[in-house]
Amino acid sequence: MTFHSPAKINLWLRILGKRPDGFHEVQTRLCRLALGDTVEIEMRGAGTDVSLSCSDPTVPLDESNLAMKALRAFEKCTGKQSSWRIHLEKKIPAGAGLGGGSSNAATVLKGANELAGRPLSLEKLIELGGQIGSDVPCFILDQPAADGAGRGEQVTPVDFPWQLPLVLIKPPFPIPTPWAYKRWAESKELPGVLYAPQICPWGAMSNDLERPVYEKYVLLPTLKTWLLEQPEVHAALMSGSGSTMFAITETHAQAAEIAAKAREFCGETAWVQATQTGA
Ligand SMILES: C[C@@](CO)(OP(=O)(O)O)[C@H](O)COP(=O)(O)OP(=O)(O)OC[C@H]1O[C@@H](n2ccc(N)nc2=O)[C@H](O)[C@@H]1O
Ligand SMILES: Nc1ncnc2c1ncn2[C@@H]1O[C@H](COP(=O)(O)OP(=O)(O)O)[C@@H](O)[C@H]1O
Repeated sequence: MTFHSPAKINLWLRILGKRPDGFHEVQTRLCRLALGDTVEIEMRGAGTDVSLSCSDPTVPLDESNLAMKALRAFEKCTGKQSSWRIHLEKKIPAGAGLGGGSSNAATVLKGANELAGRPLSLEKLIELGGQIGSDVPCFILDQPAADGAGRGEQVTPVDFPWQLPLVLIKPPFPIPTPWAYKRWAESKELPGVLYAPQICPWGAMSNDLERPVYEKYVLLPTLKTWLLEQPEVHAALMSGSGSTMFAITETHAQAAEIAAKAREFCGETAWVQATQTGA
């Protein structure tokens, strides 16, 4: 069976403080995007071997792959042994703040559950997802948007009627999520850069991880300032721990226009993709 594994952006990510377990308490709104990976899952029956392949050579194929972690968690929880074939056709760049790995993990949990006759409830899948990563549970819900609390694993579906055209711009460097969170407490705002919430019909957009990330990766605040100077851009923000920046426009034609201008501004090494929320 073949499943769509959507990317996500964070319309807002507020960090409330550090928790005793080393994670940070957050309030975040995660929105699915039309852009996503395709995950093929085949339950082969007898045997226990797992064949995992991926179109992106930079993604690990060992037990550290989040799709593999999801399959192991599923088998451990259900006691169902089988041999499996999983292929990840990647469109979401890895380490981009777009939740690609987390989305794949959620898709494998749901897909394996489907193929095995649905032994696990939605609540159980969400619980398993939370053990794999803070961003996994939001992808278990088949909803266009959800609010995350706690580490981000406590998810509540929200009504999100907007299909917002947007452009994703990912410069050619990944940003390690643990590093970004670790730097948050002592980081400072750069002068002349907008960090304050951007008030939109769909909420007040802000991302507290911009403060640590922008201090080190100065192309990103430069890109945000440039995006906000473009008349077609309604709002612009970094997604998650980055490095992807996204800009929301009124129309898909404007999104295509900004994508072309961004390729010009950032040079050919940047990954640029027009898409929309709601999937
Ligand atoms: C930043 C966000 C925003 O949605 O996404 P991405 O940018 O990764 O897409 C998430 O919080 C990332 O979620 P996820 O990538 O699943 O993180 P996890 O594997 O749970 O945690 C990776 C590491 O990030 C730090 N971490 C993560 C979540 C959190 N609330 N506080 C943290 O301090 C911890 O150091 C943790 O060990
Ligand atoms: N199935 C997967 N797809 C993408 N990345 C994966 C996967 N499994 C493990 N990874 C690793 O997880 C890291 C973060 O992946 P991803 O979730 O795409 O980024 P982010 O957490 O920034 O949104 C990457 O460094 C990548 O090597």
